[in-house]
Amino acid sequence: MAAQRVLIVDDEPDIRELLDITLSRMGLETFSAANLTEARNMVSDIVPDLCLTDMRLPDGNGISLVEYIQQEHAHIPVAMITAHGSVETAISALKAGAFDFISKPIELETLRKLVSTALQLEGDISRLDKAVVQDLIGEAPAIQKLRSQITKLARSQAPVHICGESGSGKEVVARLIHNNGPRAPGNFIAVNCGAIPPDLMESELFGHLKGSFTGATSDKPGLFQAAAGGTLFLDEVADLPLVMQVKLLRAIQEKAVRPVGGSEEVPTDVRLLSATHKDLAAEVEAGRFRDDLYYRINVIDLQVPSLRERAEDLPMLARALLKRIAREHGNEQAALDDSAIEALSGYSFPGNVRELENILERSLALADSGAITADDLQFSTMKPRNPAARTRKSDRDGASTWSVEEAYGDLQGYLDDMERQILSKALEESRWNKTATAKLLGISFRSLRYRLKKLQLDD
Ligand SMILES: Nc1ncnc2c1ncn2[C@@H]1O[C@H](COP(=O)(O)OP(=O)(O)OP(=O)(O)O)[C@@H](O)[C@H]1O
Repeated sequence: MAAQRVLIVDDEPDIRELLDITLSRMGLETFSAANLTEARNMVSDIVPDLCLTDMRLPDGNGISLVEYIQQEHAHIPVAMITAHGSVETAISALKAGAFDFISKPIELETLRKLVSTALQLEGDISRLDKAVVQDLIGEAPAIQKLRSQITKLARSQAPVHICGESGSGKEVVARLIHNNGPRAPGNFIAVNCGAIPPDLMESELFGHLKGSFTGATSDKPGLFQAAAGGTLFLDEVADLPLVMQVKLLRAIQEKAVRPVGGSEEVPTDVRLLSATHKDLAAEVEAGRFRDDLYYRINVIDLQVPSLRERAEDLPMLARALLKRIAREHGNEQAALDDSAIEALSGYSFPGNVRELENILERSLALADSGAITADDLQFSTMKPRNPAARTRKSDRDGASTWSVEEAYGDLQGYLDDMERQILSKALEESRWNKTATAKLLGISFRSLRYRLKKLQLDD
């Protein structure tokens, strides 16, 4: 097999030589260019398998080369060589499409790792596309765009922030980025930041040493260590308390964590993905999320559309999900009839795809043999599509609409009563799983716990 080709772009002959020697020893064929113009010509002539470029070049900057390659030869991975500590340059390079960066002085071990990672990426892109199509069902333009972004971002090491409503598929997207990238052999560790009690959070994330607090009976590695070589997915990252945000920022900056009770930092090698259903920029604005951390985790942001925004996908999605659910129950025959598809199409799905899955699962259990009908969906007990109509209330004292007067004299009692009903229904729908209930309601686990306690609904 012909050796893979690497194009080195740097105006300093010493660096070119160092890279040349190191990469040749890895069995690679190297080419070098000393400026942008030469580099652009060589990219077209030799079509390398990888390009390493310096940031500052005599006739322009390396980012424009990244952009050029993105435009003309999007399959060629580019890594940027940056000055030591210049975070901003590294972030701009990642935003422009570089898959990774390496800072000067170049550590040869890091360089070798980066290069082998990049070259592993060379593969059958259509195979990746196929996986992404299977797991991320939908043909709406927003989903097609998301799919091509995932394929591209899978090979990058850039931190990606995924936003979208609860249940819309943010974790599916994160897994696809991991599974289709060079870290796929490593672990994908997902953590719901809203579900970890604040006093345990540091030890969960960074680990602890034996004896560091009551109950720490042995050393325990944290989630950062568990994700080493793989991906750490911080779900509901907006729920991280401010003190933890500072610690997370430090871990990202130093690429190292200090276990609770430890005196030394341990290096970590994780790719960070994060998600929230909140508007993170607004959280920064409101002072609830640190802007320096926001800047670090939001290098690339991905938007997952709500199911309402891609209503055209509903029939296809419903059929595919039903097939998946039915297969898990050993049923190969399940189907939805036209009345069911019509009823589903008229519903707003505040809980998005997860809610659709729940409805299908329940209907499958209720349906007699034969196709699932609109009746089996039991929409009469659920919220209607029209958002204005959502304020209607059907089961308090038999009243079928909101009655402002009922709240007179005891607004709080009235609101508590409503909240109690909402929580009870959500708990029931989530089979009393509190994490799932919090997700369904779009609130953090902590907030749910607080509300259950306040309304004396906790057990
Ligand atoms: N496009 C899709 N195709 C197939 N299944 C999907 C799709 N989007 C979501 N799902 C399914 O819907 C469920 C919810 O998805 P996921 O957990 O990724 O949502 P989320 O946005 O991370 O939710 P949350 O905000 O509550 O954490 C999962 O079972 C997932 O498999």
